[in-house]
Amino acid sequence: MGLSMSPIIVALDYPTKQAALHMAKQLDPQICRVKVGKELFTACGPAIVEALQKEGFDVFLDLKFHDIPTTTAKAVNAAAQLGVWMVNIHASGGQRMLAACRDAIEKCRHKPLLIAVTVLTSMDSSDFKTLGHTISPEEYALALARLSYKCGVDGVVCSAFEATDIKNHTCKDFLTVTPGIRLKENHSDDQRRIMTPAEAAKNNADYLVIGRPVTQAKSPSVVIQDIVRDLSSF
Ligand SMILES: O=c1ccn([C@@H]2O[C@H](COP(=O)(O)O)[C@@H](O)[C@H]2O)c(=O)[nH]1
Repeated sequence: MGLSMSPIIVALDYPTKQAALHMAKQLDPQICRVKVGKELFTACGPAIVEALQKEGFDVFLDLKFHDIPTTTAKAVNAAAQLGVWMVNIHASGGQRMLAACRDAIEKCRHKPLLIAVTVLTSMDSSDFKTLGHTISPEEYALALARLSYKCGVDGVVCSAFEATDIKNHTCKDFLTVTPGIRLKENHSDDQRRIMTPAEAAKNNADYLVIGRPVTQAKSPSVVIQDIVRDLSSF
């Protein structure tokens, strides 16, 4: 079990256990949590989760499960057995899939937070047009968030732009987990719906997922401290 009450989740997007642990050792589990995504988990398996937990970190297992209800619920159950703090699924898997995952977690002894991904923060309205959608990413994110809330999951991954609207249409305790965080001086990279940490906090984001702005910084711990200072005014 980690020690952090912090809203900061650092995305450890690395190809090896060695690289991920090298970064983790520069971070403080009292100040941030960590996220294990598809690259790191595929390369290292459950051992990386265990190693990060041993270092004192709460782990968000960001594998964005998306499959038929039975398969997804079993994957969520397997994630819960790893003792992770948070796990996620795609909300677009639909009502029965969301409910099956919620039921699976309810039966587990250790219950991670179950979070549903709405619309990836790398997508904007032009991406939506190419998919043939006639509504905006923000409208679709809200619709998926309302469905996720109805199905009893703990919160959603969304962009910080949508966080207030989602809380207004669900409830204030429905968690908003927001990637697409960039400092003023950063490139947006492949992200499209971005906000600074302070803007995101102001817009009711509960957790800020931050990868490259921290992991590619000269001094990751200094960047985290600056972000914590910015956030402390809220
Ligand atoms: O909508 C989403 C869902 C997940 N992510 C993940 O968050 C991090 C963001 O990393 P940055 O380097 O800060 O861009 C990354 O692991 C994504 O897989 C997301 O960006 N958007």
